Amino acid sequence: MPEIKDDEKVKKSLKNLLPIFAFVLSYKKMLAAALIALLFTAAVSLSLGQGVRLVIDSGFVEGSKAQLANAIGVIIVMIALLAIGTFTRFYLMSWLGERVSADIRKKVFNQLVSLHPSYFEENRSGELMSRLTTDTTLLQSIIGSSFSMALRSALMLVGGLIMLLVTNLKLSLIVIGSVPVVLLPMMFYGKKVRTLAKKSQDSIADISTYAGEIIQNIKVVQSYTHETQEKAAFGQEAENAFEVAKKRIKQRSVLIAAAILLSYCAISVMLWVGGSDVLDGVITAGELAAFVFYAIMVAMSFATIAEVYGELQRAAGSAERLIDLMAVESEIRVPLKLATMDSQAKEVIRFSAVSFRYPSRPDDPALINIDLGIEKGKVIALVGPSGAGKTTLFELLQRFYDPQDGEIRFNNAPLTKLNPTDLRKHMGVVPQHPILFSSDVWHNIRYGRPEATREEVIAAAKKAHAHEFVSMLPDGYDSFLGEQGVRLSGGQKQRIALARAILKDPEVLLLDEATSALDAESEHHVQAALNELMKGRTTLIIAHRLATVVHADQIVLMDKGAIIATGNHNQLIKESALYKRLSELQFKRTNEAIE
Ligand SMILES: Nc1ncnc2c1ncn2[C@@H]1O[C@H](COP(=O)(O)OP(=O)(O)OP(=O)(O)O)[C@@H](O)[C@H]1O
Repeated sequence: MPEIKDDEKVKKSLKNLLPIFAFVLSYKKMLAAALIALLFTAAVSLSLGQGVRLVIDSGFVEGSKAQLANAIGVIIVMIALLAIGTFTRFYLMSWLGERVSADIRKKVFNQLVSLHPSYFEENRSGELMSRLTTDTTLLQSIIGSSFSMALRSALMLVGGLIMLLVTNLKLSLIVIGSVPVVLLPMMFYGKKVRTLAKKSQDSIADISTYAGEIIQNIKVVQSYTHETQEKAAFGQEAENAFEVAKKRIKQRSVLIAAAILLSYCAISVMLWVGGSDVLDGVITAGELAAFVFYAIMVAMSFATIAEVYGELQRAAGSAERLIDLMAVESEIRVPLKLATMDSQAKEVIRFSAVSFRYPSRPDDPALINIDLGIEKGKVIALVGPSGAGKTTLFELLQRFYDPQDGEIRFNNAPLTKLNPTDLRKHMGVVPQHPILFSSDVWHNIRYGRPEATREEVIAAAKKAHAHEFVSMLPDGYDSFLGEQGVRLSGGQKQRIALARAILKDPEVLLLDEATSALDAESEHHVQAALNELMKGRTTLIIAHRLATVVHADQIVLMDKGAIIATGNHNQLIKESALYKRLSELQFKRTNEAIE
């Protein structure tokens, strides 16, 4: 029974390619032209056999040079037609492959950037990247070449078989009888080779993963002086890959030798029988030559289909993964009927009895029964030990997650009744570790408002106290930041992030203060930039510094997901033992500096 199961699986998996053809159908004219070219080249290839017959029968056998020249002329015309047809088919099919894979890539990327963040916690980014690159590339080669190869070979196979039967029935039966003798052992061996090829690919992938990790963490490797161990471990991986490859090339060599031996034996038998018939005058030499031509064509088509079939199966796997990914719906839904925000609302933000558990940790509440109202223009400092839920509060406010209980309102509109994109336009976030993209300063600051003019970018940079150091960079605002670019200090990165937020000019500012100590000058600049940004703006700060806390209108003390006290600094020092302890520990450094 297992074979049947396998068969079912294969049938089912090839079906997965169908949705991909829906993408191809967007280009009906191109597809039709490609198919016409395909039919045309198959027909010309098939009639070449008749050309061969003509050359031999009219040229050689009749001994006429003029006839030979004529026959060769016919062949040249056919070959020219074949070349034109092949050019058209190859160009159009490859064009379709590239076009459709670009469309799929775009669709998958568009889907990815709009998915809810928890999707990315459940799915590793490496895997998603490979869907975007490897899977789409495989589909591109399927549509662009394998599919057309399969179609062409199928046409040639059927056409070739018909021509064989028409040309000579007896010889055809010999050929058809010898096909299983030649192909069965090859298919059996071919399967083994394919399994080993997959193993070989996997071990190469292991090697590159290993090398990638080491290169990425080279400083850790070197500072722990682990070079020797890493070299040995990598060497071992490389040797393993070689061992697998050795087995594979041995099997492949046997396969090639067997293919040559068996197919030439079959051809010899055919030539022997056919040659005898020519000698007996039953068939002409041209017929025999045409026959051999068709026999080779049929064999090659069969081999191509067998090879391409494996590829189609692999592509079906890719298609399934891509279609699954495109079908994922964001858990953060845009409601059909949107609520309208009331810009006059006294409270910009209101949490009412909000409780939340992260989807990946359903038994562990991250926020418990949060009630909090934030009035327009006020500065609210969130403080509390690590893991208290401060960042989670920011995430819910931006509607990266929806709480399981309670309700959050923004300008009096429930968050679940707002389009997250509209909501987020009202907020500016400055994270603790600012994210810079590997692009220039312009792009990085303009991330806050892409349509901003150069003057506006520079004005924002000035307000963020970033202009001075940016102007000193080797290429000024054109300097590349981020992964491959100029290295910026923590304080400088913060100021770029602040400039970005200043440019966005949001209604509400969500600020996660940097915990790492900045030097006095950097601290001064960042603080000045912050003051600029917070001016007259509703601000929520995850506070780590005393200066921030004492200037806040209200301090919200959180612990283990709950709000345990609110008030100003002096009130909380008196009323909350936790706050007193925290301020002694957390703000000690700045405390000492202020005192
Ligand atoms: N994406 C996530 N998935 C599951 N649990 C999470 C996730 N993010 C945070 N948590 C958990 O939720 C709780 C609250 O975390 P949160 O990041 O809000 O704390 P925090 O007060 O901001 O802490 P810190 O000051 O250290 O940043 C913690 O127990 C944390 O482990």
